[in-house]
Amino acid sequence: MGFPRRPTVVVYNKSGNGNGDAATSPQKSTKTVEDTVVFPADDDNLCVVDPLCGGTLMKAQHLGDFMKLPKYNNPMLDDEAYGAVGHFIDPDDVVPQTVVHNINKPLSTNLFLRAGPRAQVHFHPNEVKAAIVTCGGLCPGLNTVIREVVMTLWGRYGVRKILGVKNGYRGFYAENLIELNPEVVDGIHRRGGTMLGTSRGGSVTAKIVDAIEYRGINHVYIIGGDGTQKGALAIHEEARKRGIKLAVAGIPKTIDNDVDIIDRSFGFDTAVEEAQHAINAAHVEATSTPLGVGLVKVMGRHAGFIAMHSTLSSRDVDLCLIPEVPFFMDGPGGVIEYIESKLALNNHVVIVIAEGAGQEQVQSHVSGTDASGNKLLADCGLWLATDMKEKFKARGQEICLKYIDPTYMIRAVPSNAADNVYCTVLAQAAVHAAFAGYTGFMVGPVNGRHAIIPIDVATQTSSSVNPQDRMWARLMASNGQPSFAKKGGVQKKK
Ligand SMILES: Nc1ncnc2c1ncn2[C@@H]1O[C@H](COP(=O)(O)OP(=O)(O)O)[C@@H](O)[C@H]1O
Ligand SMILES: O=P(O)(O)OC[C@H]1O[C@](O)(COP(=O)(O)O)[C@@H](O)[C@@H]1O
Ligand SMILES: [Mg+2]
Repeated sequence: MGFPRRPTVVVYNKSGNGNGDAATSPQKSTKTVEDTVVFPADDDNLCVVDPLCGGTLMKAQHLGDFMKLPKYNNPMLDDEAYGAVGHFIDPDDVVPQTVVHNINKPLSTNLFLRAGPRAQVHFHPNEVKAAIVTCGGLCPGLNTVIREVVMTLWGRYGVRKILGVKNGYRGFYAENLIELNPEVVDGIHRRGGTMLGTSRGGSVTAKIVDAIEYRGINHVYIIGGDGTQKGALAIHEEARKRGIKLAVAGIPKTIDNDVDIIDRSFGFDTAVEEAQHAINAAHVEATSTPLGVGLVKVMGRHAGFIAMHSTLSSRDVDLCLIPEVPFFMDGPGGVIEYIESKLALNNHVVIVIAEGAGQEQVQSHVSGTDASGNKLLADCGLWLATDMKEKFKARGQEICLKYIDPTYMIRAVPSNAADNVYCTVLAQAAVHAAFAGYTGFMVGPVNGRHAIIPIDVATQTSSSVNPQDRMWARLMASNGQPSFAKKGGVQKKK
């Protein structure tokens, strides 16, 4: 069953009647989603609820929500790739957040606007001055996204003023911007890292928006993770307060894959593939010596996705330790006992640990945060290596442990084929949505279809491995590792 076209929508202000009961005072409108123009009483974000198809539409803000906008035909109407075949998106098409439903229960899910080019846009190409910035840690695919944003702005929409912000948020006000065009970005996708540079910290919203205003920038493409997207939201809110016509487009980036709502983040696939080299080496080392232990530490501050997927794809990993699943070392049912049993059986064992795992057990002098406010973590891999060696020695067993830390190697490489395709779709979707007048949004795949997601919705929570989810069960089924549930391991399902 398809969604009906052009539903009547009900627009309401989240603050509702002041009692938090938003749905009791809706302002009815018969306009389509993109035509809807509402001037809210306060600065609270808008949502659109109760479309005919059911569910709750989490509508990204539109510049038309708070200013009068001109309308233009999309320059791509004459484009061979789009116009000729009519690939424009019905502005009322939506993507549901959950696709698995029970036939005995009412259908209830969040809906996001479908990403893609609109026939009508609210920026004239000559008027657009775009800026692109990359923030936070590196991730495979950053250069591909930069290239595709430039190519789409330049080639499909005819924009000629495109600027690159150097070294993250602080580059808006502390560095000269660089001009970007197809020649400058030619071939950059073959290199790892970001041609613009990146940094942590420095997201002083007022200074950034001052610089944006001063330079006459009206599109910003902000490529970064959860922290970056919070910064993008702050920029959007400040621009809105100042009444600036500024489209703030977020493109989610994080090697840890911890951005909520989207299926996965770009570069993750490449990172998992890259981690295989380290795991293979650990396996070769471990199987080439008596009582061989191969230990690999991968990134994953609060989310163990890289460790989980690397383990699942490798099949040589006996034990995967992630931040979301507590474990204990000693006594019956503990890690040491499990490793001992594996060594007795196979004479070798391979372990993958995510950098945020077991932090509460690590004795360390590391404290404080990085420049972005992220908690600094102790090296759990080194701790585990030392702890295991000591404990086996005390039992009269000399294990031969090789510790491999490929941390930066898995994120400093160029993106693989699948990630390159993904980056292309993301970048194009961001440009289409900005031209269509959306702002304060992030683009990304939701159940395989690209959507426009309000940043405030996307940054409410971070994504992490759910040990009750079937993926973790699949891992345990695949390598047979225990749950370490005895001493307060995996929490009981509520
Ligand atoms: N809550 C926040 N509000 C505004 N800016 C933030 C916030 N958290 C992080 N930032 C900024 O976003 C940028 C990247 O954040 P960081 O956490 O390092 O990486 P990531 O975006 O990949 O999570 C930094 O410049 C940082 O100052
Ligand atoms: O040493 P750096 O550059 O701060 O990066 C290390 C951190 O970056 C991460 O890859 C996450 O980076 P982001 O928050 O930028 O996505 C973590 O896994 C890791 O702790
Ligand atoms: Mg982050």
